[in-house]
Amino acid sequence: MPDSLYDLKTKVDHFKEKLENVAHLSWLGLSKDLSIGMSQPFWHKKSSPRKMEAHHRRVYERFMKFTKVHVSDEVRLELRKQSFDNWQWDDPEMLILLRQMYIDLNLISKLNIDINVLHEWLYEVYRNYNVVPFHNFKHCFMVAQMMYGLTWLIDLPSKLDTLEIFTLLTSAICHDLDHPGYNNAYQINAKTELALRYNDISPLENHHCAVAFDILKKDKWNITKDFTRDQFKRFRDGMIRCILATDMAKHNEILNSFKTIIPHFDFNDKEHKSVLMMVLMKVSDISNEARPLSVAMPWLDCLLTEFFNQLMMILIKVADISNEARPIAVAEPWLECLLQEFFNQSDLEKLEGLPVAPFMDREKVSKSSSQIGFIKFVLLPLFETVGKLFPQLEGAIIEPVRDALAYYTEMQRALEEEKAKKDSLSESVEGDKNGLLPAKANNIEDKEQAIKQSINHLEEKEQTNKQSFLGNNLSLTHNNSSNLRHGSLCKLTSKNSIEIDKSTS
Ligand SMILES: Nc1nc2c(ncn2[C@@H]2O[C@@H]3COP(=O)(O)O[C@H]3[C@H]2O)c(=O)[nH]1
Ligand SMILES: [Zn+2]
Repeated sequence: MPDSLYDLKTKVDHFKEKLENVAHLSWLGLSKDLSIGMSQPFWHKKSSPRKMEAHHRRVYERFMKFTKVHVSDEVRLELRKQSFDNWQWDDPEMLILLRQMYIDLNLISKLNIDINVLHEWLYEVYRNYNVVPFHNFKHCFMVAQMMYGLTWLIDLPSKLDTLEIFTLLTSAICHDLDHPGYNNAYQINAKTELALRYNDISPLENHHCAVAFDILKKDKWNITKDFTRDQFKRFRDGMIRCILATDMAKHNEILNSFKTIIPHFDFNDKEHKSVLMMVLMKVSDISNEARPLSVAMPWLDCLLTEFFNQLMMILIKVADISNEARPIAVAEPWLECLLQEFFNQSDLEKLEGLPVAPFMDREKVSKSSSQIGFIKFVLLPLFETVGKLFPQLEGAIIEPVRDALAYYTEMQRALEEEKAKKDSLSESVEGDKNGLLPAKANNIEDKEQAIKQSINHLEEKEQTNKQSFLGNNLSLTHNNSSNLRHGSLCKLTSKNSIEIDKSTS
């Protein structure tokens, strides 16, 4: 290649790389292109908002490099906590942490998974998450991390078999694959190809699950390739059930059904011998092969299977919407991402003349109003129900959510107070307009002058109010957060502590 051509090519590559590096700015709303993915289906390769290949390659290379280093005990322990801070880790590091979850739960050894296939599969999953504000790879990581933390907290390995634990973790990782950043309501109202394909029935969740199994079709990504036919069937049924359960349209149905089944399964009641016996019989079935129980007592096996199926669905739901159980420094950026995605959708719906949900409308929603309703009516009822079965959840995720509710209630009160002040100031100006100016302002110039003074006064007041509200917010975030929100954020001593222990590298 001639030198001049080579120079030109290098410049173009350099420019391309620069462009890729600022792609994330669209997350912050700094650049907005509503046409992205709209003229063609979003899953079409060319119009997909996925990160570009060069960036992917760099992630792949770093991920592969990290697979040769040892994840320190400090990080492995941190990874089990509900306070885990994803914002400290980049994508290749998160891939390594996902890999570590499979290792530490003994899934690799017990299910005979080829570790190299696991690497390739994880990377392919990563590539199939889109660059959208909320439903992206980091969200997939956080849901998987919460599921992993819960697995240790409620000691799932003593209740579920290995294949079920594998199914739960894998479902969490795959549950939002190829999410376009526009929800089911949009898909249905806009009559997208997804809504048409799935007849308006959970179009997104059906799609996430279909993409997951599409990835598993290829040998090099098939982490289930050594499963028996029965194992694969149980895994597939479980994945479909778990991923479809994340459709919030099914929330009440799933929660109510779970509530009716709970009284029969009390893990805390030591006298509840029948359940303990059933659980013991079930987990003795480590090999995931034919169950002795199903031969001895088929009806009991059915009952138990139904219960554990429902438990798995509830657990993935808990993990999916658990951001508010995290420390504020972790949770608040997630809320901003979610609202950004909501606003992107409602902006587009307004543009296309489609119905707009009030909770997504930037004119109608605030951080506090959004969270108060969500926590009161969705999060707490779900968490408290599961808490009845597993009291360990109280301190770990229920209490933090109650703190979050107090935090947002306080934020809402401050907002309303400011609004009331503003309204009363506006009223005084309105009064003037209605001829209630001081008696001396009886000619036109005097009246104009008085109105101008009132407006100046109002503007000054508004400025002070704005500052005090910002101050309020800041103090809520920085000072009161430790009172209102649970436990301080556990920062790792070294961000890259993946590399802390390189003894085996
Ligand atoms: N308001 C609010 N909604 C949430 C929060 N976390 C999850 N959700 C909603 O719960 C939904 C769960 O399913 P989706 O991922 O489709 O979309 C999610 C959001 O719409 C939260 O912290 N606040
Ligand atoms: Zn999700």
